[in-house]
Amino acid sequence: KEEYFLRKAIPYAKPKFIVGSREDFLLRNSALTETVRKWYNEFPNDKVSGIFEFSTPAFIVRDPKLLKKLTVKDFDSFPDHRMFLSEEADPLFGRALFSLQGQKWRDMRSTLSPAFTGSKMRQMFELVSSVGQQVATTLNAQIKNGGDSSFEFKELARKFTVDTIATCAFGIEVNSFAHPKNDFIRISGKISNFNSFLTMLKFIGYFMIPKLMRLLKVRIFDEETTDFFQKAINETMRIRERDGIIRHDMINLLIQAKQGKLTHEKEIEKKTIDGFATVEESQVGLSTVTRKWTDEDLYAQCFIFFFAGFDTVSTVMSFMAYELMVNTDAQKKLQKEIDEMNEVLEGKQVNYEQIQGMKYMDQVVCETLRLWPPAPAVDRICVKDYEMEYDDKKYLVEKGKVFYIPIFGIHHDGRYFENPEKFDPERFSEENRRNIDPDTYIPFGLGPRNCIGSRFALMELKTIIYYLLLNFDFVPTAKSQIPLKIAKNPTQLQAENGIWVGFSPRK
Ligand code: HEM
Repeated sequence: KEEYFLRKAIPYAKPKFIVGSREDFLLRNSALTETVRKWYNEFPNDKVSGIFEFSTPAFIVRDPKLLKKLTVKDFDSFPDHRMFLSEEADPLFGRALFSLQGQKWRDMRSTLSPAFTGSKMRQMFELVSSVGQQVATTLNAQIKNGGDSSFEFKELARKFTVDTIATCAFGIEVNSFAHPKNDFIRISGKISNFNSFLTMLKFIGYFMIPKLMRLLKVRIFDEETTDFFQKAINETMRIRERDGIIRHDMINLLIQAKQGKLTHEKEIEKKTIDGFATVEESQVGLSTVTRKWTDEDLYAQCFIFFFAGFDTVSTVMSFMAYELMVNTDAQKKLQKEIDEMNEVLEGKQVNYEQIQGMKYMDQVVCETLRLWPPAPAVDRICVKDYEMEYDDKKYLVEKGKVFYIPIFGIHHDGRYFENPEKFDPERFSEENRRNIDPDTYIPFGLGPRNCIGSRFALMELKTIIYYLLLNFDFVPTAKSQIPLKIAKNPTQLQAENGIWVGFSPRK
């Protein structure tokens, strides 16, 4: 099998017996971030290198300019993610935007993209901000009544990201703090646990024998999960349509999409308003669609908003809390900005523009996403034979081959970010951000297949942190692991002992 890269004269990581370059999957001996770092650093002078996923060769593209060419200019050759699960094998995951391929993906992306513009975020802001206020009020009361003031932040963040996505994507107000055993929390625990042995085996199966796995319809998520989403959405849509209820949330947007009424407004979204890390929608997402969607197609999108939305955001939020807890200067500076905003408000609630206008907040969020991108690598699959060309090299990438975008490796490359392991929000100050090459800062991916939810994610991150830091100082506790160690989890970015943060009420 090594012949594959030898013939193309591409350097590659020597494959190990059976597992190739993915022993982390079987032995769980490396964090995903460290695996990506290793792939990225192994051949520092080459733009492209090779790995083996079990016996299948895959490319690691290290060069930001080449990545841009492949994902933007030559998008037609690499439009899709590798499809693990087909629609038949897993109706929720298989039909969701992330998994869709070809024309169906294009149509779904254009259908959904009007739901994620800055103006839609503005409408949805109140839903997010009321979760933020509710969290701060509940925690304040709990701590004042002598309750625990030390929290595992990821677990805490899961509660409010689930609450946010439940209200925004499903139209259901959950309040996981008052009702910690609710169905959304239970299901979120189930679907975020990719690290169980059985799930890992299923993944390995989809790597090694994808056709057989699809034929056997091996599901990653069980039927209870599928039924749960269908029921939740069905019920909400039924009540909405019956009673003519209009609420500014994603269900409402999906009902409009189903009726073909959701279209792009003639508004030009300004990236700067919604945060430096925001990714722009391409022409693919901006085109008009006439395809009619089934209810099942729409359930799957709500599911992916839930799935893509709560774990990524709660991971970033917990790493951000850690960084602020140990970098007290940054925490104080951010609190100063928050306090100043609070004073200007004179008791009124903060709004979307005001949150987005907070400069240091944006710097802190950007730097957390650089240092701790919750998606350390993403893939693209080649859909038609492609001639790869760079420097003086030319070779064929055959249809079906996969390449990786090593986001974590690029973000930690000292050529692009000086002293890359340091948490330093000043990199993103108005003056310094001009020196950042945008092709090297890609927490939300790149090209037409980038993250559709970047605005939503940034709004949520900032709003919740606003309310938390307005009310509390983040302080280390006996359980806090400092410095932080990353768990040897081959699928997700996760802290080894969790992220324990003490909440000290502010005067
Ligand atoms: C900080 C939080 C988040 C990060 C860092 C993140 C990152 C990413 C990345 C890297 C991708 C793949 C992009 C590529 O392949 O180029 C992606 C795709 C996606 N994300 Fe996010 N994401 C976040 C939050 C969200 C939220 C809140 C939602 C929805 C509400 C969301 C929905 C999606 C969807 C649907 C896709 C698939 C898009 C497609 O295939 O067309 N994400 N995200």
